[in-house]
This record gives sequence, C-alpha cells and structure tokens, in this order.
Amino acid sequence: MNPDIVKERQNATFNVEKLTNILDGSPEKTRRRREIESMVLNDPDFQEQDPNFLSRSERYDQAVRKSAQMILKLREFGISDPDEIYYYKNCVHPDRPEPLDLHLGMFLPTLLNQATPEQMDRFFTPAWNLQIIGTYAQTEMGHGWWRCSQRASCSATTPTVLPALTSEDWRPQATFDPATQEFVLNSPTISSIKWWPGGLGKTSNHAIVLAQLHTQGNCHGLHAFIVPIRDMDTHVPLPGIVVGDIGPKFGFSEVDNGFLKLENVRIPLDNMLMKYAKVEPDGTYVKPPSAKLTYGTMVFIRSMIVGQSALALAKSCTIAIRYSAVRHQSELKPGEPEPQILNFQTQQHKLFPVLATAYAFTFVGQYMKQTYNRISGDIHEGDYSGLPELHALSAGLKAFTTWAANGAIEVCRMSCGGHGYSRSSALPDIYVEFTPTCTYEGENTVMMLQTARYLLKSYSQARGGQQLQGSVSYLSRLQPQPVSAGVPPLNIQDLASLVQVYQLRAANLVELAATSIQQELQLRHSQEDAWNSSAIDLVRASDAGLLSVPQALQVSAHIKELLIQLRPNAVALVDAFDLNDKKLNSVLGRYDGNVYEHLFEWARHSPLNASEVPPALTIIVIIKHNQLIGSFFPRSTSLSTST
Ligand SMILES: CCCCCCCC/C=C\CCCCCCCCC/C=C/C(=O)SCCNC(=O)CCNC(=O)[C@H](O)C(C)(C)COP(=O)(O)OP(=O)(O)OC[C@H]1O[C@@H](n2cnc3c(N)ncnc32)[C@H](O)[C@@H]1OP(=O)(O)O
Ligand SMILES: Cc1cc2nc3c(=O)[nH]c(=O)nc-3n(C[C@H](O)[C@H](O)[C@H](O)COP(=O)(O)OP(=O)(O)OC[C@H]3O[C@@H](n4cnc5c(N)ncnc54)[C@H](O)[C@@H]3O)c2cc1C
Repeated sequence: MNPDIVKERQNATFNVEKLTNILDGSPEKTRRRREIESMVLNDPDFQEQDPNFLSRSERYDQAVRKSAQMILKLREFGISDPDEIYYYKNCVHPDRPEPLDLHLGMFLPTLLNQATPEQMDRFFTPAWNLQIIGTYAQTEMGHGWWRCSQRASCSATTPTVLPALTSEDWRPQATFDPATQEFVLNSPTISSIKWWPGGLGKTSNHAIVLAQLHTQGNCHGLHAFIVPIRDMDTHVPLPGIVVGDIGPKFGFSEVDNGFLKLENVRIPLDNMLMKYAKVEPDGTYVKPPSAKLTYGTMVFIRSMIVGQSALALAKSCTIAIRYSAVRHQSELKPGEPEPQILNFQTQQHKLFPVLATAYAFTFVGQYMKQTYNRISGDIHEGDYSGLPELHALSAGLKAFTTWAANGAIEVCRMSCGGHGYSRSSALPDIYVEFTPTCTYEGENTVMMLQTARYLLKSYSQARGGQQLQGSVSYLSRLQPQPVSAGVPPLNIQDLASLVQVYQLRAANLVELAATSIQQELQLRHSQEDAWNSSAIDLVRASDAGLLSVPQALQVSAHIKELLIQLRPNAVALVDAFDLNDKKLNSVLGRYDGNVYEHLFEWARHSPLNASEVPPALTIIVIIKHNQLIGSFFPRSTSLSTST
C-alpha cells in the first residue's frame, strides 16, 4: 500500500462503511451489491483480455461471449430483479456498453409497457430466455426525432396522399393490408433507413421498429411494430431486410450499432404493440388513451441515465483524487519535499466540486428512479396525470446531469496530467462511453426545450391563479422580481436560503422566456416562430444561480474555506463509493495507490512490445543499410547515410 494513501485514510474523520451504506440505501443493500460483484469478478468465465489491446472485431466477439455467459449465469443464480440485473451487467462489462444493452434496456421494457398479454407470451418469454434478441429502432439516417403534427406527411387526421410531399418528407411506413391481415413495412427513402440502433448490426434477430401507421387511407403517426429481422435458426437476414453495422464510432466499440432498410416486409397484424393503440381486423384504428404512451421507454432510460451520470462522476473523481494523493510535484517551499498534488488549491478547486456533484447526482438519481417508479405505477393503473411532470423532469435532468458530467469527466482526466491521457487511467474510456448520453435518448437541447415547454405551461397556469403542486410549486409561491428590485438576501451557510435563491432565479428565467415569446409573437405572429426565436431563453429557463457581486465574492471565499475543510476527507469520500479495482479498471485509481509499478507493467503488455523489432521496421533497417536507395530514389536525391 502506498504510504501517502494509507495516511489519507488514517486522517479521515468519518466511518467510510456507514457512508457506503447510505449511498447504497442500507447495509443489506451494500452486502447484496458486494455479493453480486464477487459472483462476477471471481468467475473465470468472465475473465477477459484487456480491450485496450484488441481490435474492434475482437472486442465485439469478446463482449458477445461474455454477454452470453451473463444470461446463462443470471438464469442459474435466479437473478431477475431489474436493479440486480443492471448491477450484474455493469460488473461483467465495466464501463462499457455491450451488444445486449438494447435488448435488456429497451426491447424488454418496451414489451413490458406496450405489449398485450398475448404478445407478452409470444415475445417477452422467448426474449427473456434469449431465443429472441431484440433492439429498439427509432432513429433514422435523416431524422433523430419526429414531429408528426407539423409534418404534411403525417397527422392523425390527414389522408396519406398529399400533394406537397417531397420524398425527403417520407419516413418508414407500416401500411395495413386487410386482405392478408398484415402490415407492409417500407423504408421509402435513403434518409428513412433506420440508423444507430444498438445490437441491430449483427446481434439481434428482432427489432421494435417505430414507423408511421397507415390504415384505411389515413396516417395515424408513430407506432411500434415487432419486426423479425433474422432467421431464428440460421441468423441470416430475412427477405426484404437489409441490415448491417454502421462502422467504427468515437467509442461504443463493443456495440454493433446498425442500419435497417425495409423492403416490402410483411408482418402479422398482431405484431403491432397494441396495449394502448389498436388496429381492428377491418383496418379501423382505435386511439390510445394518450398518444404520449409510445414514448414511455425513452422516459424509463432517461430516468436511468441520471444515475449513470452519478456513476461516471464517482468513477472519474475516484481515479483523479486517489492519483492526486500519491502524485508529488514541484516544491512549494525551497528545500522541502514535493507536496502531493492534492494539496494545491487549484487541484482541489478542480476536483472537489466534481466530488460534491457525484454525491448530489447520486441522490438525484435515486429521487428520479423513485419518481419514475411511482408515476409509472400510476400509469399502469390508468392514471396518466403524472406523465407530463415525469416527462419534463426526466428530460430536463437527463440533459442537465449528462452535460455537467460530460464536462467534469474531462476535468478529472486533465487533472491527472499526461497519465490521464493514457488509456491505462480509464478516463479516456469513461469519457467516450459516457459522452453520447448527451445525444441519445433525445439530444440535450431538444430535451431542455421539452422541459421548457412544461415550465411555460405551468407558469401560465400559476399566473392564472392555479396552485401548482410538485416540482413546479415554486412558480405559484414566488413572484418573479424585476431586475430593479435588486438581489434577494442570501445566507450562504444555509441550504434553505440557497434553495430559495435558486427557485427565485428559476421563476425569473421562466418569466423572461415567457415575455420573450410574447414579444416575438407580436413581431412574428406565429407561435412556432416565436418559440424558435426565444429558444435560448427557453433552454436557460430549464437550467437554473441570482447573486450580486458582493454575494458572489462571499461565495468564492466560502468555497476556499470548504476546500480546506474537505481536504482531509477527500480520499475517504471517494472510497465510500466502494468501486472495486477490477470494476474501476484504472491504473491511476488503484485502491492501494501503487501507481507507477503498475503503469510500467501495463505498458509492457502493449502489442507493440510483442517483439523488440516490429516487422514493419525491417524496411527502415534495410534503408539504413542503404540496400534500397538505388531502386527507391534517383541517384541525385539519394540519402546520405553514415553507414
Ligand atoms: C424485466 C425487464 C428487465 C429489464 C432489465 C433492465 C436492466 C437494465 C439492463 C441494462 C440496461 C442497459 C442500459 C441501456 C442503455 C441504453 C443505451 C441507449 C441507446 C440509445 C437509444 C436511443 O437513443 S433510442 C432513440 C431515442 N430517441 C429520442 O429520444 C428522440 C427524441 N425525440 C422525442 O422524444 C420526440 O420526438 C420529441 C419529444 C422531441 C418531439 O415529439 P413531438 O411529438 O413532436 O413533441 P411535441 O409536439 O413537442 O410534444 C407533444 C406532446 O407530447 C409530450 N411529450 C413528448 N415526449 C414525451 C414523453 N417522452 N413522455 C410524455 N410526454 C411526452 C410533450 O410534452 C407534448 O405535450 P403537450 O405540451 O402537448 O401536453
Ligand atoms: C452511441 C449512440 C447510440 C444510439 N443508439 C440508438 C438506438 O439504440 N436506437 C435508436 O433509435 N437511436 C439510437 N441513437 C440515435 C440517437 O437517439 C439520436 O442520435 C438522437 O436522438 C439525436 O438525434 P439526431 O442524431 O438526429 O440529432 P439532430 O436532431 O440532428 O441534432 C443535431 C443538432 O440539431 C439541434 N436540434 C435538432 N432539433 C432541434 C430543435 N427542435 N430545436 C433546437 N435545436 C435542435 C440539436 O440540438 C443538435 O445540436 C444512438 C445514438 C448514439 C450516438
């Protein structure tokens, strides 16, 4: 054990285990988490080659092998609780998305939320047993999101054939054919090819495809269909299915994100997910109780991503803080030993806010999950009243937490200097695997605008005298103040006072956005143009701080004081996240702090070190010996060598 890190732990002023229990929810939950962890980390079937030294195809193959083992073991150990599955999976594939993510995270949950009992028997049971492997295909090459109501090509009441259509307006279509009781699915244009779904490229044999439903000559907007895409025995693509991998990406190397072109693919009537919307055998369309229920799986994953932001931050600051405790640089005072870099105020100012955010997001993630479970329980009982708030909260928190975490991971990487740039630190991987959360499941700006939409509606209800409940109740309680009213009183030591200032700022920003829309409406006369011209204010309204210059200075001074208070407990606070070394997979973030010897050991495994003279270098050796000069270069430009 590195002596610096030992001293850090001796100096801590609280019981780390108790804090771990609080983070987990209870001592029993900590025990069970560790039990699952050891099932995976001590299982030889999950041993792997360091993916840093593998090609993409090798990484995919290794991940598929581990995922298959994972499904067998989950069954063997009878693990079926979604939280436990999620935890087990995260130990099997630490930090890395894998080919079955979409199957587990979106295919199964969409069936649970939108399938009829008969469809559950036909699809969910075989999917649970991994006979059916599914993905969720919404995004297309030309469109990541849909606004059917604004499009000439589709609305619940417009006929299918409209004069003003251009081919680029077309999206994947599912047209009901009553003669055969089938839907005929087509991707009419290049831009309508499904693009991005995880596991689609090679792994899945089924996809939930989001397509426009056409029946009896009318288009009814976006609906979900279960489409078999590969033969269940041979895994070969079925007729009419053009499918494959979209190629290498920034990260996600283990995942076969794919494309899917549908060419007159026929599926039975009862392959449309019909828990809510229905098509009768004669083609009659039965509306769902709420059109928004189609978006349910996205709300589930967005809620989950809030917790993933916390985990990415916990990992990043564990690595950076432990490393900063063992790394020494630059004499502070001449003649004295070099200090731990964690003693530099600037280093603390980089890392301690990340640490605090990791804790805050952990609790926000738990709150988001409880809210999701509560409101989705109501929805299953037929009460849809909480859906707008759940959507606004999950969309806004997904965007806010992923943006914040995305920036903070990079702060942690840079705070480790050069070694942070090495893949041995794990920080580059954490970044590339995390950063697409800002884009997928709804691009963050678009999500903030969804939250703003809800805030503005709530604002106008509050101004109309309604007493609002839940997360927007502050809009009823607080009267937005004009700038001339000055800044509110603030006690920076008092959490309640800080919350009040945040709420006031939020109310002011919502009012600012509403005023902007009103002004733009007078200028532009169209609600949509006024909305777009106020979009910057709207995004700010979803991301609410209202301080005077002296108050801001007071906050700065207080932050410096807090850095000093936090310093003795920094290592213990990251230890409390209880991230096992094998899961963390970082040379810099090792629990024992023995960084340098392991860094050296890790580098020696680089494939480039497999031979002292890599084969490609023989050409240089030959050139050096002047044997090729005559044939490679004209005499007049021949290289001068000393040999
Ligand atoms: C037993 C089960 C076992 C489970 C085990 C689980 C264990 C877990 C194991 C593993 C997990 C692995 C982790 C998984 C990793 C996942 C990787 C993810 C990979 C990525 C996937 C994707 O990206 S899928 C594609 C996602 N795409 C999007 O998100 C597109 C975003 N676009 C949209 O959401 C909509 O198009 C948009 C809302 C932007 C616009 O739609 P439009 O209809 O035009 O909207 P608008 O007119 O603005 O609003 C209409 C109306 O509807 C309301 N609304 C919009 N969205 C929602 C919603 N989601 N919910 C509720 N309501 C919504 C909106 O507010 C408007 O309301 P009103 O104002 O009119 O009242
Ligand atoms: C790693 C990864 C995995 C994915 N997995 C899946 C999957 O499994 N299944 C699936 O269906 N999809 C998947 N996706 C696709 C993902 O859901 C989309 O990329 C995402 O929804 C964003 O859509 P887009 O790419 O069309 O971006 P665009 O909407 O084209 O965004 C581009 C820019 O335009 C801006 N913009 C767009 N609309 C507006 C607006 N109304 N107002 C203001 N600004 C706007 C955005 O803010 C952004 O800056 C995945 C993507 C990635 C990167």
